[in-house]
Amino acid sequence: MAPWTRCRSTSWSGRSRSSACWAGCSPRSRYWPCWSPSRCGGARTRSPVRSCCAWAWGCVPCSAVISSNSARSRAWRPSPGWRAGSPSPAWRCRGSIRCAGSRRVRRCRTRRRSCSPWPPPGSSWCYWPAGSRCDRCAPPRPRSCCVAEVSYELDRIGVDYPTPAGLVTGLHEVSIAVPGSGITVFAGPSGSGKSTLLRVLGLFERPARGTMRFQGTETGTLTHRGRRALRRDRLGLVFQNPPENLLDYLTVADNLHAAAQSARRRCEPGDILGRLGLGGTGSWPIAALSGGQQQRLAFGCALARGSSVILADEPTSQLDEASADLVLDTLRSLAEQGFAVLVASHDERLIALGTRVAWLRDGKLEAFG
Ligand SMILES: Nc1ncnc2c1ncn2[C@@H]1O[C@H](COP(=O)(O)OP(=O)(O)OP(=O)(O)O)[C@@H](O)[C@H]1O
Repeated sequence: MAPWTRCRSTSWSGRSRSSACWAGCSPRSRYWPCWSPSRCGGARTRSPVRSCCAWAWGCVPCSAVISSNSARSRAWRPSPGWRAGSPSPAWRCRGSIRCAGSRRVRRCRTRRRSCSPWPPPGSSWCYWPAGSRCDRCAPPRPRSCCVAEVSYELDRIGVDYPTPAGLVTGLHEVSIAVPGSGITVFAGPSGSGKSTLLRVLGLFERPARGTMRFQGTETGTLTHRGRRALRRDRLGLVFQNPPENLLDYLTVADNLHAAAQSARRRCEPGDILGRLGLGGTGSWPIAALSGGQQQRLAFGCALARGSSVILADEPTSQLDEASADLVLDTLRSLAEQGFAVLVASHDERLIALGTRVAWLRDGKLEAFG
């Protein structure tokens, strides 16, 4: 077994490997599997993390890589004490190019386990050639390929809540087809089921009855993990309370980075902030933004995640009029950019802004148009 040596890389020293590896490393993970001090520094620092992830997921023992067609991997030498074929931390795989030819490595690549969300974008940390397999580093998908004509198709959706007094029906047989662009407002008095419907659309709530298709995918049969993946990759969520949407211990730009990373993407904060009218605030703490600006940034986070559908629950209800105006501008601009924005609200200005309005009452859809 190869000796574990503390990584001496300046960029990584002091960082625990567990923070670098989201695949979940062993307790030994505070130590890099550096098998040669000369390999542990500068540009090579990425390999231990890759090997850490690959090893943690048990992808390929070193022998497979060394016997692969890659000239570079063949040129590598194992550390003293390492035994060929052992799925030990002394893993040698250094990247997809070097591993080309090994089927087992390809399995690893497909699972994308090695694409650590750390460090932040901009530090060229992707192991995969951009655009081939790694979503995170691929250029943003053109809008045309991710905008569906119909984002949601609901057929007789019903939601029940168990309460001490018996079942309360939150939604009664709601059938609706929501287009894949523009602003759709769910309006109605308090208790009419707006938030319940939004939770169903956001894949948080499993309806008791009926079927729902989201961008062509039947959601009723999805596992919890499948629903989460769909939410992560395609949905942006903005809650009522501005601070709930943001991480207040990060700066504005870091919030955008974190949002992009959660969807395994990269983002250009300056670009997004410019589009939201928040240019120049990248280094500000969240507390320095007004409520309206925070809410705008929350929509920016949805943009950073590459979401094609944005769901917002009463985004203006906690804001004063001037701040609410900023949010309305943002919604208008998102709709113009081709996003499907679905909002639950009883704010009359927001209802007036909607491309279409679905009226709910007592959990029933009264009108849509
Ligand atoms: N967790 C829950 N447990 C029990 N009943 C619930 C729950 N959530 C919602 N309901 C009931 O479902 C119905 C619809 O509630 P919902 O919150 O969706 O309405 P809403 O239109 O969003 O109201 P508001 O504008 O006040 O937020 C209400 O009768 C409510 O009492």
